[in-house]
Amino acid sequence: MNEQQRKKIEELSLIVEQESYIDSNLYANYDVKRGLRNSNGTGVLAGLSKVGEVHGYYVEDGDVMPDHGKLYYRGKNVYDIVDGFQKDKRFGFEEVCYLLLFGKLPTALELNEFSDLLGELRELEDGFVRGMILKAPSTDIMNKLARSVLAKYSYDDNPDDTSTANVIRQSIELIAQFPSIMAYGYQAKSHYHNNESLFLHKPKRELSTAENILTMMRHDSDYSRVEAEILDLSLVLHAEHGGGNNSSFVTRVVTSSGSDTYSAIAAAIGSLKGPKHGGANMKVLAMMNDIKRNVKKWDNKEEIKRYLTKIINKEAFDGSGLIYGMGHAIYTLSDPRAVLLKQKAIELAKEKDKMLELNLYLAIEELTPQVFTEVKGIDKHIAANVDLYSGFVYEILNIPPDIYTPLFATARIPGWCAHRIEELLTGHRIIRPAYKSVVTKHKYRPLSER
Ligand SMILES: CC(=O)SCCNC(=O)CCNC(=O)[C@H](O)C(C)(C)COP(=O)(O)OP(=O)(O)OC[C@H]1O[C@@H](n2cnc3c(N)ncnc32)[C@H](O)[C@@H]1OP(=O)(O)O
Ligand SMILES: O=C([O-])CC(=O)C(=O)O
Repeated sequence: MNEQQRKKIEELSLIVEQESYIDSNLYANYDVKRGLRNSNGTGVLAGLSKVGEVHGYYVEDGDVMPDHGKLYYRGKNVYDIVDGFQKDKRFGFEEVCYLLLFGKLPTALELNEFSDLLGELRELEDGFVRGMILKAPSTDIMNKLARSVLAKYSYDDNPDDTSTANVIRQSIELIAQFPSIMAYGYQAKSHYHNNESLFLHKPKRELSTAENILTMMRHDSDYSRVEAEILDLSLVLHAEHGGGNNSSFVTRVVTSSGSDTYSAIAAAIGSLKGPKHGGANMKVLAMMNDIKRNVKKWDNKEEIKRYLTKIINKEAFDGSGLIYGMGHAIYTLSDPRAVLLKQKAIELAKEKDKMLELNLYLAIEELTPQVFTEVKGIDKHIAANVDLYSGFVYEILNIPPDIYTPLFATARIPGWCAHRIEELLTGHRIIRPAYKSVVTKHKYRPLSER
């Protein structure tokens, strides 16, 4: 685009902004549930689900009472699920995929068969890597994931069939292949955009999802059992979050129109990329780097507080006013996933001598609620969410920041697919809320009279 075209676009965008103005008082006048939230901040009830449950507060006489967060997959507390596979010293992600898709915990035989099936399906179709991944490398791996998912439509000889058997088949294939798509998308970016050597390691049937990711991401394919276990834990914790989170709801919205699996999952990936949703884990890293540059004494809480105040006042970092990794639409006192990841972060920081850095994260978690209340003057509970500590953990595992959000997407595929299937089997209505028109009506004027 040349300078003249750029100027024209600027002029046009001013027109768009002027014409898009809507007085914010009108939202209250028409009782609009902005963001699909009720006036007390709780979500508008949009559906019923047996997939996941997120608990963050109680409602008493219409008032929201804060509580510690709890997360359930198919009615099972995530803490118990984690405890179960950790006690057995086995990986948990495959078990969680089974649980989310089929609604019950697998027996040992069922789990073995399911893990074997994932192993058999991991390799991408002939020509997919060359034709779809390497051909148009993207600087953004989420964009690559979305495009690859859409491209899978062309490799499926029955893409539009929404029968349960067909959608389950597509779901299992996506779960199995996502680690490869992510790893190859990353390798293509490193090679074509960062001028590094190109490594394309094949997935290994006998390995778990977490092990496959590490083996395909690393040039030497080397990883330790502890590293794979930590990554597996993170995958488990990101796998599902109820029907109302932005990307699962998007999955349900697209599904409700009768569209195909690839279109629904590509839309969900687009949603997850947003910095207020899954993209927050990459934003946390950028924000932490900014804080580390601008706060001289990382152990000086007053100095940290001053900088956080600047961020919330939109005077520092990205100007959004957000402290990423903090706050949640449902959780108030704590996010159970952040609690577990924080534990891991503390263990790793001690082991790898990174306590100074970890203490900065801990200070941000402690100070943000105070700063938030001081600046905003509103009584809203704001705690660390899943994205605050995940990046810190990945950094210690030497996982490149480019795939922080793609890892989230890889983990969330089973959750999205379970919601898609549930929507297909139980929704039976196209999701179609209402928008009140607030534009003044004018007669159409012929071009010659304008
Ligand atoms: C996997 C996940 O999706 S977890 C969430 C990841 N996202 C982040 O970490 C980004 C930072 N956090 C946020 O943006 C928010 O907390 C959200 C989007 C996660 C949830 O927001 P909600 O609880 O719905 O809060 P809501 O949007 O009603 O915000 C109320 C006010 O608090 C502010 N607020 C909420 N969280 C934060 C935060 N972390 N930092 C600064 N201000 C915040 C909002 O900007 C808003 O201010 P305003 O009224 O002046 O516009
Ligand atoms: O529930 C939400 O709004 C966002 C979230 O934490 C998730 O999807 O994991």
